[in-house]
Amino acid sequence: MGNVRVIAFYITICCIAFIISKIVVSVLLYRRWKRKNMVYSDGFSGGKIVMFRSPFIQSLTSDVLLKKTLKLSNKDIVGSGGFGTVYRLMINESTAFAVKRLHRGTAEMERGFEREVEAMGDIKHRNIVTLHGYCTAPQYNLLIYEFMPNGSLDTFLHGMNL
Ligand SMILES: Nc1ncnc2c1ncn2[C@@H]1O[C@H](COP(=O)(O)OP(=O)(O)OP(=O)(O)O)[C@@H](O)[C@H]1O
Repeated sequence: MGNVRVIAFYITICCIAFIISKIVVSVLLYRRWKRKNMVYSDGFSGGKIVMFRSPFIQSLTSDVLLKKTLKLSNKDIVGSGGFGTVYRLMINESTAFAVKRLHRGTAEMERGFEREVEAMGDIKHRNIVTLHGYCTAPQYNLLIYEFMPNGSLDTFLHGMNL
């Protein structure tokens, strides 16, 4: 009988230790995620903007970014590709982003979109345009890139298609 009590005691301790370790890991992962991303809720369109933290992004306020993103119009268009339209988002005289507005897909595609952009946010390479963040709203998805002021490589190599 004594043995059974001891075993029950050890099993209980193990279970409690397991649960506590799970909670600690979850809290640490959540804190790491929060440190990496700045999430702005966009009450107006019912969506959210996630900006990956960097010294450059740090200086932006959520208000400025949200207001300017919502104000994008046809006059800001710089090009379009197979997946959507690209706009120039001017923050101030010296700062601009390229915002790609994507066509909406199914719920599974939306989840895939978020997973993929989180992964792309970790890629830093001088030959790959930096993804600074993304926005998901009921009517659209946006990808927020570093703005390349010298136009597309295709136009540079082959000229304008007239
Ligand atoms: N980061 C950027 N900075 C400045 N302009 C951009 C940027 N990204 C895209 N553009 C402009 O928008 C156009 C369309 O770009 P997009 O990435 O949507 O399509 P693509 O790469 O040309 O083709 P596809 O998406 O069909 O493969 C480009 O040709 C370019 O003129």
